[in-house]
Amino acid sequence: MNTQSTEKRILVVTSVEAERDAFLRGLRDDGRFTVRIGGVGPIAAAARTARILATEEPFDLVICAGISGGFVGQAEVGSLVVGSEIVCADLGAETAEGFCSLDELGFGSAHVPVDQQLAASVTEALQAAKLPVKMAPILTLSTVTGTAQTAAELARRMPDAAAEAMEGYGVAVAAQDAGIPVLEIRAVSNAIGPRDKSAWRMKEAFAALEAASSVLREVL
Ligand SMILES: O=C(O)c1cccc(C(=O)CC[C@H]2O[C@@H](n3cnc4c(=O)[nH]cnc43)[C@H](O)[C@@H]2O)c1
Repeated sequence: MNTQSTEKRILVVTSVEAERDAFLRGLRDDGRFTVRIGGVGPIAAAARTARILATEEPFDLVICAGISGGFVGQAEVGSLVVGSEIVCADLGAETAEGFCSLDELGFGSAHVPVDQQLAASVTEALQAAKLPVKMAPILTLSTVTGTAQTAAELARRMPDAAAEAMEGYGVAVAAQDAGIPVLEIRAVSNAIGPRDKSAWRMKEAFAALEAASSVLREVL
C-alpha cells in the first residue's frame, strides 16, 4: 500500500495492446495511472500482476480493464460493466450432479470481493457521464463461451452476472494477496453465446473503454 505520497497510484492491467491503448487515450497522460499488459487468460494475468506489484512502486488500487462478453438481457454490446464481485466461474469440480464450485468444495473461494462503495462511485460517475453501465458480478473463465447451452448454464448458476472475460480473477487474486483493493471494468464487445466472430464489435468496445477511462480520471 502506498503510504508515502497523497496522490493515489493506480495499476491498470489489460490483456492486449489494443485495450491498453484505448485506456491510455482516455487517461490523457494522467500520471497517477500505470497501464500494463497482463496477457490473455487468468494465469498470465495473475503472474504478471503479481510480478508488477512485487517489483514496482506501491499501488493503492488495481483495475482489471478490457473487453468482455455480455450476458443477453444483462449487458448490451458497447455497454460497460463494473464488477460488484469477481468470480472464477470454472474453478471447481465437475460432478454427476453438475458443476461444484471451489466454495462448495470447501477449498477456498472462487469469489474476490470488491469495495462496494468504490465500485458504486465509479458506476455512478459513468452513469453521470451518460455512459451505459451496470454494476454486477463479472465472471472469469479460461474458455470463451461458444454455445447457447454453456451461456444458459452460466446464467442459471449465476443469474446476476452481467459479463464474462478471462483475466479478472487472476488480477484480483494477485491484488488481494498484496492487500490492495481491486476493480474490474469491462466494455462489452459481444454477446455471450454461440461463437460468431462476425458479431464481435471490438471497435465499439474499445471506444467505450476509452470513454470509461476518461471518466475514471475524474472519479478516482
Ligand atoms: O472466438 C473467436 O474467434 C474470437 C474472436 C475474437 C476474440 C476472441 C477472444 O478469445 C478474445 C478473448 C479476450 O477478450 C476478452 N473477451 C471478450 N469477449 C469475451 C467473451 O465473450 N468471453 C470471454 N472473454 C472475452 C477476454 O478477457 C480475453 O482477453 C475470440
